[in-house]
Amino acid sequence: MLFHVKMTVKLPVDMDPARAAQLKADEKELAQRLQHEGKWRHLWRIAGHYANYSVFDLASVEELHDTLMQLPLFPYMDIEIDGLCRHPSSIHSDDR
Ligand SMILES: O=C(O)CC1=CCC(=O)O1
Repeated sequence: MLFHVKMTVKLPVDMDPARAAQLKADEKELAQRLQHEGKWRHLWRIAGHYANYSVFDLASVEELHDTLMQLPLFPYMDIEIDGLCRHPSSIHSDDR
């Protein structure tokens, strides 16, 4: 199942910079692992915002929920999710 996810990061302005840097490093490590596993298909910065558009390819809504909750930055994110399905006019035979 494909999910389009918008993540907007809102770190507290008074967060210790070292803590923020560690959270970002941990987030990057997990994000790159999930990309290597083919679960996090796309990760795009939204220009001008501390936010991203992502596409996840996961087995279920439950797996999406569990994956998002594992993210180190999860407590500091606003998350919006849309489920994706094939468009009848798409010329692509797979879902890439
Ligand atoms: O910077 C972001 O948009 C949040 C984020 C998601 C994966 C990552 O490494 O950072």
